[in-house]
Amino acid sequence: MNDLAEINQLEKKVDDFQLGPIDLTIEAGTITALVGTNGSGKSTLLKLMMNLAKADTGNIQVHNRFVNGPDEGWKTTIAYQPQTVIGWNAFTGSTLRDFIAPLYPAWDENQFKKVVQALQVPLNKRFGKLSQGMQQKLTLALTIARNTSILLLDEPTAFMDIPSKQRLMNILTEWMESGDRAIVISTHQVDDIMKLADYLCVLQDGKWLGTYEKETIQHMYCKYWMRDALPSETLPGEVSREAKQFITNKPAAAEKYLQDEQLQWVNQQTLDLEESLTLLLNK
Ligand SMILES: Nc1ncnc2c1ncn2[C@@H]1O[C@H](COP(=O)(O)OP(=O)(O)OP(=O)(O)O)[C@@H](O)[C@H]1O
Repeated sequence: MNDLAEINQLEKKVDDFQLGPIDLTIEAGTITALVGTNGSGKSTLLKLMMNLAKADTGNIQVHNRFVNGPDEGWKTTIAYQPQTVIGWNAFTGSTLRDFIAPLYPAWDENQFKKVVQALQVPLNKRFGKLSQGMQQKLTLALTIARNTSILLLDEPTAFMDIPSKQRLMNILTEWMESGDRAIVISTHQVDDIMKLADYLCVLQDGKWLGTYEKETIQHMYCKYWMRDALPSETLPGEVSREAKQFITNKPAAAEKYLQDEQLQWVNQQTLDLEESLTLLLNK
């Protein structure tokens, strides 16, 4: 069994916000990016996975245990980095390490030191005195070193400088090398997705649009520049048009249509990931 976590028909209402229903399987050896507009429910989904919020319907299993069930053994198999941590400001990195390490039986001190060194985190400063980016780096070091099989990261690179982002990518790629771990990462950074993600779980205003292989989204839309004027009727798979250009999600069918109608195009290009995600989320 390669499934580390399983989400079934999960729904959660917060005031007038409705998340789901969502189905998601987290397989060993995969990185899943949660992507979506602001307020689309990415952080809420991660909190639900950690049982920090209660689902209204559906369920979540981590290592075959329901996260809201009596057996809490799953908690040592999953590490979560929230967007913000509360209550750490008065403590230095060293003290936080001394609090957290004993809670995780598999704590990897070498890994902790490696992340601290790679991201140049000062352990002797109080958390509250660190910059936002530095706080993020320390939190990451304290999360990754828990040596769990699942990592949940909520926008880990949001405040990080460019070289540190690159170092973090390398750390996470190395962390995945054993093949029996998985990462779920919420991010707005296309670079993170390009470098890390195998799957994209796409959310829009709480609605789950689907979970796609990255390559599928990279090949989802194709743009055509026409020599001739576009016909007035909608082209196969047409998602937008402007003057003599159009974008389709059914390029083969659109090309056949154009050929049948003897309409010529002068150029054609697959949209890049950022453009495709923009279209998908604007639908
Ligand atoms: N504690 C809370 N109380 C009330 N509403 C909340 C709470 N937490 C989240 N929400 C609402 O739930 C919705 C989803 O928020 P969430 O933080 O999960 O989105 P997100 O996709 O992570 O957003 P962002 O990309 O901006 O971080 C929003 O409408 C938000 O206002």
